Amino acid sequence: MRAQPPLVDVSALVDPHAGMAARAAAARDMDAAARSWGFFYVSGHGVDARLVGEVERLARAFFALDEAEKMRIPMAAGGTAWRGFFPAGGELTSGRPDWKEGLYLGSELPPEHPRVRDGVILHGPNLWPAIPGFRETVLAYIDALEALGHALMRGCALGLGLPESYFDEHGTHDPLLLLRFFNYPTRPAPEDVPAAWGVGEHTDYGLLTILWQDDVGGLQVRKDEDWFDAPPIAGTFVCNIGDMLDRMTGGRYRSVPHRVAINTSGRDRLSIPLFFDPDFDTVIAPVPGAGPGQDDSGRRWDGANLQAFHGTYGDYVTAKVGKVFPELRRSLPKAG
Ligand SMILES: O=C(O)CCC(=O)C(=O)O
Ligand SMILES: [Fe+2]
Repeated sequence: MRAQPPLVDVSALVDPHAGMAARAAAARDMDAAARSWGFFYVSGHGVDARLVGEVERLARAFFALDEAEKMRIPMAAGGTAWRGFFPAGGELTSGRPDWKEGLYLGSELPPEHPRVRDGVILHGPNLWPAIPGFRETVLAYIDALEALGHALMRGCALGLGLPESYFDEHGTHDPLLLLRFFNYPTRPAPEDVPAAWGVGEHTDYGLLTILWQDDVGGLQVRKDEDWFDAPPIAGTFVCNIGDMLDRMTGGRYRSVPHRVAINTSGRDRLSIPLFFDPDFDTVIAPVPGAGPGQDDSGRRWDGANLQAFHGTYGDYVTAKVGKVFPELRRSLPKAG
């Protein structure tokens, strides 16, 4: 069998009554995976299977709506909050259209929230489809995954030899949470959409991505110079390190390129990533003992030297966002 990212049982990190030895053992497994693959599956995550099942059902119900119905909540209506639906071919990763459709969601912030009032990107209310129970279930899921994200960050801290609460005190106390529903159609792209991938090669921007995927498969992960499948494993999430955790650890934890193949399975593929990212105003700084970090521009998809980045998470993500959605860029406040 070809290699694939390792499976880590994180139950000791999730369970507040687990002993220190068990927590340290789980943290060690995560640490090894984060250094070598930058990707791992998590089991023992404590997220209620019924809640996950409900979210899957609602996501499928949404994508099954007519295109016109889905387009009642287009991303253009979400503005700088970056919420709403985009049709297949509407998102560009690595400069080419992806053959997927998506619904962008996130923490629900009211219009009077100071950051929403100030038009800070990625902050705002969601655009909800008219499907009964959708809002309550999605918000409950975001809460559950936030709790898991905090548990995994405690594991990262332990694995790095830091106090368990390190990240809570350095950027994740009030994390930026974005949730996406993706549907990778099995119908081929029309000739005028030059899609080569479900999602083109990229890395994720933030700290951790916690991905639920159905049983179709198609996610691929780069390790060294090779590509490996990250096939579905029922009852698990796929977790990967984002650019900010790579930067904060001086490259010890790897934000590795990944992509999704065009879906030719005969069934649509559903995936649901939750991005657990630092608070917007967090100045991204190396953790104690991280060392300077090596220039990594040669191995990165975007040719950038991540280890040279100085600024807040907001600075980082603002520069990235406009590249993926050219339309949104026009509505972005000018950076810098
Ligand atoms: O759909 C997937 O399996 C991966 C999606 C992904 O990489 C992303 O949204 O950043
Ligand atoms: Fe990704």
